This record gives sequence, structure tokens and C-alpha cells, in this order.
Amino acid sequence: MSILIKGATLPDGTTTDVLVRDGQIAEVGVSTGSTSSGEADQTIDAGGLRLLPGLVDLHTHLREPGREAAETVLTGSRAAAVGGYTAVLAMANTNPVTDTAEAAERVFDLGRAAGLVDVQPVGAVTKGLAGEELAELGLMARSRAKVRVFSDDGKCVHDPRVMRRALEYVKPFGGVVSQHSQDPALAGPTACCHEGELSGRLGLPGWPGIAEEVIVARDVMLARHTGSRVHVAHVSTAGSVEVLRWAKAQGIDVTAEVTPHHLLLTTELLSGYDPTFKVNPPLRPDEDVAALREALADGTIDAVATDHAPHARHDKEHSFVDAAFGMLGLETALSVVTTVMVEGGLLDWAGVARVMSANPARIAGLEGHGRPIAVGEPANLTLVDPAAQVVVDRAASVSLSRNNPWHDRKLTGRVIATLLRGRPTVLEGALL
Ligand SMILES: NC(=O)N[C@@H](CC(=O)O)C(=O)O
Ligand SMILES: [Zn+2]
Ligand SMILES: [Zn+2]
Repeated sequence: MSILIKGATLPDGTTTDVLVRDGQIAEVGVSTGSTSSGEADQTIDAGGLRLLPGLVDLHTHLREPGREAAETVLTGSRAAAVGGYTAVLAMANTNPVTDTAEAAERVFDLGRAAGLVDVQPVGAVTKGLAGEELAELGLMARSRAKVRVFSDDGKCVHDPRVMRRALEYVKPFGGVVSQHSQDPALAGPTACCHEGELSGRLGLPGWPGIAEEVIVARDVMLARHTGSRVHVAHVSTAGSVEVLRWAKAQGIDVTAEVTPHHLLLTTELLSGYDPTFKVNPPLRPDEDVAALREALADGTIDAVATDHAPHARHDKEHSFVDAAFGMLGLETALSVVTTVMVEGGLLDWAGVARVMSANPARIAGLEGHGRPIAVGEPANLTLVDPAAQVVVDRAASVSLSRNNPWHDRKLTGRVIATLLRGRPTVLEGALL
């Protein structure tokens, strides 16, 4: 099977034809109207569109097993494909937790059966996410699922001794610990929004940026001490950015991600007490948002990761204090990044390819993803209309959940097509 992508603009700005055959990129720069186009089984007119390497999400919650009313591997894979993703890292906080080789292989197999994106399981750092005993890190790494990213996400690996051991353990096989940085003692058990002037006014228990920053600071020192690799999940404060900038300048092996929502949404949205905007870490004030954008632009933050966190109505439709933390993100991430970073003049398209594909693939050690658009590479590709204006409609989502903070928002940029190893999963913006 062959597809000719005609007249696409690559991340570097070159406009060319790209011929995809048997799952690979067969030709780049095929001259328009050449015989190759006649030979292709299918042609996609990509005039005015950007062709990117398939997007890679370092942080997705797929909810299967355990909370299939919120999302399954199949429905989450659909949302990922629509969002332009060809690979997603599935977080371990399912029920049961992904803390064994068997559990990791099960998620991996469900992903392959769905066949829309490569679902790469994240392994838990500790058994049952309890923060005490290390999970079967080595067995998960050696399993068919080849787990490389480990995280207790949803919970912080709080005990420094456990964190140190985990870092030492994953080092020999090139693993990485993705940390949900939140000191439980500083955040407090009831905190549900950013601690600041607004939390006081709304009467909501807040949690301060420092609860994140002390863990980021501790972990970069543990990374230095162990010579191992730490990844900071969903960075949300200017203080964390400062620590990361310092750590990178020292040559410490640390990487970091920011979510689309922390790049655009702020605390002000909580004034209506709508639990759709309740998320962990919480939405922060303008100053933090500005620091996160700048850090993503200058490389202090390596990647955009969605933290797609679907929740069923019975978990989300409660009073603000009682509702579950988390919001959808897979289907809208590219549009948010286009709006904030490209329209905002902070990143060009080569930059978008870097933070949404190349860097996340490298951090996760994923082969065949995040590669340059070049002959011989696997044809994991995303075609984007950079000028499309979209109004997000939560009813149109292919996710099982409706906790969509982008509902009714006008954004720029839209995914037109996604190809997984040369096979379209999305065409003309719709799932195949
Ligand atoms: N982000 C969230 O608010 N919630 C996540 C957990 C997490 O990422 O910490 C979830 O699993 O629902
Ligand atoms: Zn988290
Ligand atoms: Zn998460």
C-alpha cells in the first residue's frame, strides 16, 4: 500500500511530496506530477498543511483495567489518533496498578489489539503505588512490553530513600523515573486548587507552588547523586522552572514536561466552581503560565505531555471539593500548542515537532517514533492545518468522558491526518 502526500510543508519549512510505501517513508521530494504520484494507491492533497513526525504523548491515563466507564485502551487510542498521536505512554494508576510484567504486557497487548497508536505502558515505581516497596522494575523492563518509564503518577514517590533506590535500579537499563512532584505534607490532604489570593476568596483549600518545587529540587539532586535520569511530570510553577534551569546548566540528567492546560488556563477559571477545571497540579496564576511558556520555548522544559485524565460523570460531577482531579487533553493538545506557542511567536514548527514528538520519544526510549521525515524511517506521521480555526465541542469527542476544559473555546490548528506505520488512522480530521 502506498500513499502520496502531495505538497506538504515539512517542519523546517520545505514544501515537498512525500511517498509512503509499506509502512515506511519511501521518497521525499518526489517532484510534483512525477510518475510516483501515478503509482500511489492513494493521494492526500497536503497543500498548505504541515507534515510532522507522529506526536508522542509521555503522559496519558487510559483507565483500563479498572475504570472502563471513563476510558478504555481502545477509546483512549481513538482520542490519541484524532489528536495526531502515534504513540502514548499509558500511566500505571489503573486498577490493578501496572506494577508487574504481566500487567504491563496486558496493557501493551490491548494497545496492539486496538491498533491505532502504539500504547507503551508506564510501570509503577512502587507496588500498588503505595510508595513503600519497589515494584518489579527489572521484570517489567525485560518483559515483552519493554517498560522504560516508571511512575507512581497520581502520587508522589515521597520517600527519598525509595526514590534513590528506584533511580539506581533503572539506571543500568536506561530507564527513567517520571515524578509527580507534590510533597503531600505541604500540599495537605484536602487541597484542591492553587494556594493564593483566589483560593482565599473562594474558600477552597489551596496548595502552594512550593509543594511541587521542593520535590523537583530534591529529585534533581538525587539524579545528580545517582547519575540516573529523572523526568518531571506536569511542571506547573515558575519556581520549578528555575530549579530545572539550574539543574540543566549543571549537566544533571533531568527532563520535564508541561501540559497544554498549564500553558493556557489559569486559576481565574475556578471562580465558577466548575470541577471541569479541577486538576492536579492545579491551574496556576498568569506569572507561572508565562514562565512555563518561556521554558518550553528555550528548552528548559523538553516536552508537551497531555496528562489526559478522563473521568466518568459519577466521579467528576460533584461539588468542587469532592470531584476527581483531571481533564481531557489528547484531542486538543496540538491546537493548544499551535495557539499558544506558534501563534504566540514562541515556537516554530520545527520546535513543535521537537517538543511533541522527537523529545518525548527520546525521553521514553521509544523506537520508530519522533524520527525525522526522511527516507527509510517508519511512516509515523501527522498532517496539520496550521491555520484552521476550531471551536471545541465536548460532545464531538471520541473519548468516553466529557471533562473537557476546552469546550466552546476557539483555537487555531487542527489535525487533518494521522498515519501509523503508513496506515491512516485519521483522514480529513475524522477517525477511520
Ligand atoms: N492529573 C490529574 O488531575 N489526575 C490524574 C493523576 C495525575 O496526573 O496526577 C488522574 O489519574 O486522574
Ligand atoms: Zn500527576
Ligand atoms: Zn497524570
